[in-house]
Amino acid sequence: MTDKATTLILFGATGDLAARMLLPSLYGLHRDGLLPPALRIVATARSAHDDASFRAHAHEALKAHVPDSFFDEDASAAFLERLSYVTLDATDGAGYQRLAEAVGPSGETAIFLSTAPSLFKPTIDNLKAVGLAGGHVRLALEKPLGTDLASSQAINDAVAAAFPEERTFRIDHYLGKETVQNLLALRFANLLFEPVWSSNHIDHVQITVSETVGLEGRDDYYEKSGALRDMVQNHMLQLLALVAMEPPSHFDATAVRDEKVKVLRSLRPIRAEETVIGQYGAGAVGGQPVPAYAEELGRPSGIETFVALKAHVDNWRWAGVPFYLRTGKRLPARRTEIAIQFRDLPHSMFAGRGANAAPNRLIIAIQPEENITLELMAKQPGLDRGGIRLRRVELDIEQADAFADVRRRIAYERLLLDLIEGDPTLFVRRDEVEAQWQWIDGIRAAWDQAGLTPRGYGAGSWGPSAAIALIERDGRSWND
Ligand SMILES: NC(=O)C1=CN([C@@H]2O[C@H](COP(=O)(O)OP(=O)(O)OC[C@H]3O[C@@H](n4cnc5c(N)ncnc54)[C@H](OP(=O)(O)O)[C@@H]3O)[C@@H](O)[C@H]2O)C=CC1
Ligand SMILES: O=C1O[C@H](COP(=O)(O)O)[C@@H](O)[C@H](O)[C@H]1O
Repeated sequence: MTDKATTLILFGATGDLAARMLLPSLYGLHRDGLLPPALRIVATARSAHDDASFRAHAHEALKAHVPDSFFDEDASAAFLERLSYVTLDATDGAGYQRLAEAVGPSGETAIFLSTAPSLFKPTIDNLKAVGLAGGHVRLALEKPLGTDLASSQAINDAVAAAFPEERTFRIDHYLGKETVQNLLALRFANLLFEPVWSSNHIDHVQITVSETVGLEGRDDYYEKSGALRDMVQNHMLQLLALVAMEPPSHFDATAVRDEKVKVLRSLRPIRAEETVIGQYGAGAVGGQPVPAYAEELGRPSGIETFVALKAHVDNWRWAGVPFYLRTGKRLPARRTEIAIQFRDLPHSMFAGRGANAAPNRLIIAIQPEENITLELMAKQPGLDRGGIRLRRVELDIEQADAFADVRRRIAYERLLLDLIEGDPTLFVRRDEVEAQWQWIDGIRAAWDQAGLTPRGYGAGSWGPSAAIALIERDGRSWND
């Protein structure tokens, strides 16, 4: 851990991410007294603003995106006092001297690049030229960090030329989500789970990230990305790594990331037939008719908006345990969850007495609800002559009830605070991101070789029927 930052420079400060997530998160941290009192935020983009007009813009963003119950004009006014603005084209060295002057003789500085990755290299070169790199500066980068291993390495090389790895903070906003961190607590703050956390007791794992939204106007980005690169390469592989990793010796950046990268490097190269891809057609989501992807885009497309796959972690702990991953847009519900399915009982003493015991299941719901549920078998109350009746009961760790007084935070609050305080534990290290890309590149190469193209699915369905067949031919089913 390094010293707390005294200045945060926010590139892309006029963009969508800044308005919806970053400024509201910084406001939330300010309101809760978590920002260093002296922290100044220097915002920058090409749009012409002075400090006053940018503060007015930020004020509008807060009013639009901070929940009413948490928005407070006094706190907002005090927060806006921290902001200043420098107009600058990231590709043009001319503006950077003004940026350096606005920052002044700073102590620790944190820089957040909320801009397109094509701007990363020129930005970094220009920052370096005016002394805004080096030992007192740390750099956070938004996704996408490349579109394949080679482009990711090029970004990482450009970053490494000015910022050492321990000062590079690659964002995966899923790592800022409360229940994702709670997964670490569940696994490593309890004795109960570790002895059964392996192929000896676990039959399979499912990770689902289903979205109801469609293209959302991100045409250029999504057409170059698709579901595999947009969601599996980063968020879903991080979730998989947290489920599958060995217990780290400490909750610190090196120990946690060392364990995650071992999992990512143990992923077995996948065959095309272990994957299903789809693209949504017209349909209805939440009772509302929605157009097909190609119609939203305005032209035909070969990109996948859905992917389901069966992955394997080739190590001793997980031998023979499939990890089924599925994500897609325009599915029936917004739901992110991890389901750990335990094995059948080796022998049920109740079987001959008319009762069936279903295998235990642990459901880690990340959103929209945040809770962890352990499904157990219990006796159904009553006098069952000559037998016993069993029923499935749920042991709930209801985050919402147990911590009703704790505000649910935007994932970026955790990440921005860690950036400002210099703790990289919840950020993605270079070797992780490159291991992720290497595996994803292998899948795309397998698709190309097999000539795989997306199957159609109706918006509002759970994807192509082949995705159901993918798991059902193994005698299992998706947890819908
Ligand atoms: N929005 C989201 O929910 C998410 C976004 N991301 C990623 O975060 C990054 C930012 O996304 P988002 O905010 O949506 O994008 P926007 O297009 O809304 O904003 C881009 C920002 O970059 C600025 N910018 C563009 N070109 C230049 C330039 N040459 N010099 C200086 N500033 C420039 C823009 O301001 P101006 O035009 O005034 O220069 C604007 O502030 C992207 O890489 C995106 O993929 C990742 C996850 C989610
Ligand atoms: O990174 C991305 O994530 C969002 C989903 O994030 P969530 O926090 O709402 O689950 C996804 O919609 C987007 O396509 C992707 O780029």
